[in-house]
Amino acid sequence: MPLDLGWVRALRVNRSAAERRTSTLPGRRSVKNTHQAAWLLRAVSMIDLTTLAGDDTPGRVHRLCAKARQPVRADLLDALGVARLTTGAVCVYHEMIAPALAALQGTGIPVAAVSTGFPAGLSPFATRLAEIEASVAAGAQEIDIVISRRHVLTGDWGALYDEVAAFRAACGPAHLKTILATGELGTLTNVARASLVCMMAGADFIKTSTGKEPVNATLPVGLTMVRAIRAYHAATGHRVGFKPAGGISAAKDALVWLALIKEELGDRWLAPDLFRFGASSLLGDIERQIEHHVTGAYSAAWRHPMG
Ligand SMILES: O=C[C@H](O)COP(=O)(O)O
Repeated sequence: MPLDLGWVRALRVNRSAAERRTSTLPGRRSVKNTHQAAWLLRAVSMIDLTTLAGDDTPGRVHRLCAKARQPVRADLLDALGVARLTTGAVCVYHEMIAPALAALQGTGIPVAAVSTGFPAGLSPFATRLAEIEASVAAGAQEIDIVISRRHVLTGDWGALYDEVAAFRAACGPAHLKTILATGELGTLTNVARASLVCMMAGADFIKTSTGKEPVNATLPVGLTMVRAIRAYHAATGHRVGFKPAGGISAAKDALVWLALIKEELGDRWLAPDLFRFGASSLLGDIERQIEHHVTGAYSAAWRHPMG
């Protein structure tokens, strides 16, 4: 849709209200503890299993893809009556697209590539566009771009809109996820406005963080972004996905994020086409907790955070 500056500037977010609302989430029962194993399996199906390190190798990516194909031990899945489970996607740098595609052949698991000079996004604009085009040509079905934080910090919404619209066009058939790097945007009002501008410019997903900022996915930021998604859906009928990313490594935290989505956006968003966790180290803890459920070793202490 065209940029609606009036709508963008009218948005305001009160940080203490957002903090109050999200502080109650860990004690809520939206994701009921009697069904936690099922919720954890669903969380796995929505993970973008990620490796974004300078020392990534094809071998590491192959091992990551083997986990994406079989994220939870077969005997545990059998015990829970689940025939097949994969992660939502694998997320890598451009140079690792080819090994990821080779390792995922025939699985239907998409490859996502971070792009546009990730994580800072400060390379020349033409280079950033060319990077998207190269990753799409190499077979990435999803492109995780980083926005220029300075456009948000200076309130230049037109520049942000034009940038994301150009990235959208360069993606062609690939899905576009826009990383806001919320830890660098200063205020929740900026997070809400940037979310809205990215959606107006054609983002398929809005994503909190690169995982490289000092502050990554937090619940008040998540609340702000999902409420922007809700408002955008109410006004346009268009559903935009949400991807919290960075520092999410505990199964109990994943359940809190699912509770937030369920309460704010509803069940339709709890599916891989509209929700992903960007995470490099969440799967291990989820698998351990599923094992505890199956073997009955699941502790009362662990249950407590979800009430
Ligand atoms: O997009 C995904 C993030 O880079 C993952 O961050 P993480 O390594 O803190 O899980």
